[in-house]
Amino acid sequence: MEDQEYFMAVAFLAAKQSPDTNSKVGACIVNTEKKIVGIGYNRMPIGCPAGSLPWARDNVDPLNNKYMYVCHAELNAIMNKNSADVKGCTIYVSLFPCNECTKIIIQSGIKDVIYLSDKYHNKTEVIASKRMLDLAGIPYRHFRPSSRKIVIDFDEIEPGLFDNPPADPPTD
Ligand SMILES: O=c1ccn([C@H]2C[C@H](O)[C@@H](COP(=O)(O)O)O2)c(=O)[nH]1
Ligand SMILES: [Zn+2]
Repeated sequence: MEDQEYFMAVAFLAAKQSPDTNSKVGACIVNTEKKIVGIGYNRMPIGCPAGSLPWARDNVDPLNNKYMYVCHAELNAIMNKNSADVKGCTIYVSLFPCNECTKIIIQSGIKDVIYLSDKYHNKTEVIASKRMLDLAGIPYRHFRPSSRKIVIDFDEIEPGLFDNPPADPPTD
């Protein structure tokens, strides 16, 4: 697997964890040594119990929509970083970053954005993102995967493991 495909696949794997049923978004930050330094997906803030905040999109009252509350994948990836900072890093994102994420990306020193979906390219948030990235001299590149699917096969490393699971160790 190519490096870019691997890092985008990590972003997509993270996205699968998102509780958002409409748009699951993942982000993976990679440093210049090709090491992953942060991963995130869109979710409600830590400590807010599941179900306590709305996942609606178009309620007339904005307080009843998810947008007021959800922490975006890019924000979480940066907050989850396991390095001192993310200066000079590349961020792989499953969806083009919104304007708020773009501000954080720029301010954190990330130098490259690689995205897959640009489904909201007509939205003002994304148009503003591109404007800021252009001004800041941060390139954004569309990633085209070489295949539609990457299969994770838990049986691959030790074929048959799931057919004959090892016995549990004695408890005494
Ligand atoms: O930069 C972004 C933009 C959006 N997200 C998240 C926020 C929401 O959970 C979804 C978008 O929901 P829609 O139902 O598609 O409007 O995506 C993000 O993580 N990063
Ligand atoms: Zn965002």
